[in-house]
Amino acid sequence: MVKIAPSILSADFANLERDIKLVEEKGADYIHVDVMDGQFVPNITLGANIVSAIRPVTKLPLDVHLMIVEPERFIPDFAKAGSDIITVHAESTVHIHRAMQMIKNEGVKAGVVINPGTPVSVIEHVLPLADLVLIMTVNPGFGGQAFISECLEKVEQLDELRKEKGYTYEIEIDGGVDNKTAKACVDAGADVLVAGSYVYNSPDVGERIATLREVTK
Ligand SMILES: O=C(CO)[C@H](O)[C@H](O)COP(=O)(O)O
Ligand SMILES: [Co+2]
Repeated sequence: MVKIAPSILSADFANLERDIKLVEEKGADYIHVDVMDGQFVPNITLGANIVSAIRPVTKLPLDVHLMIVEPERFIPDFAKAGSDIITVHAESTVHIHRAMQMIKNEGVKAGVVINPGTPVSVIEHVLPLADLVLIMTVNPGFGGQAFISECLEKVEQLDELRKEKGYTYEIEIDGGVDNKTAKACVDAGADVLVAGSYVYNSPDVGERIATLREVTK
């Protein structure tokens, strides 16, 4: 069954505890945390202090998506804050392999992510290190953008590669996931769907999570 990772980017930041507990009760699998620095992407969100603050409010794994320049500078902080998975953009550092080694050395699961314009070949040599590969289906920076379906070809490639080479990473999709796009993601080979605005911009968050499960059955 597909895993659902609601993104708190679309939660009410004045009521983060309430909104995290709500999706946990309604069957979410991960809590997706979008960290933006105003440089790698044109938006600023939150830092390791917020990850520390939300750590005690949920038992769910914290899936921390770093959209920051030179993430190596902050990996120890996000690990100590209680992240379970830390995902770094191949485009954000010239040392993606080192960044992933740093994450693993902290005892945290290491993810690698690529933007819509970046091919799978760029991350080919770090796939043996990856616990998770995240495919962006929007240009990162904001919630509520339209799904870029051409990116699904990369999900198929990653699914093929793990079958061929015996890699163990989960494939996660982030951006524009809703009741209309979720099925194609799972059909392409995705294991985890991030959904921000679709889940949180509704008075019935439980219904949204249930619908994502229903359409991907
Ligand atoms: O990383 C992100 C944006 O950079 C978010 O996780 C993503 O956009 C989720 O929001 P939505 O589901 O509304 O597209
Ligand atoms: Co994200």
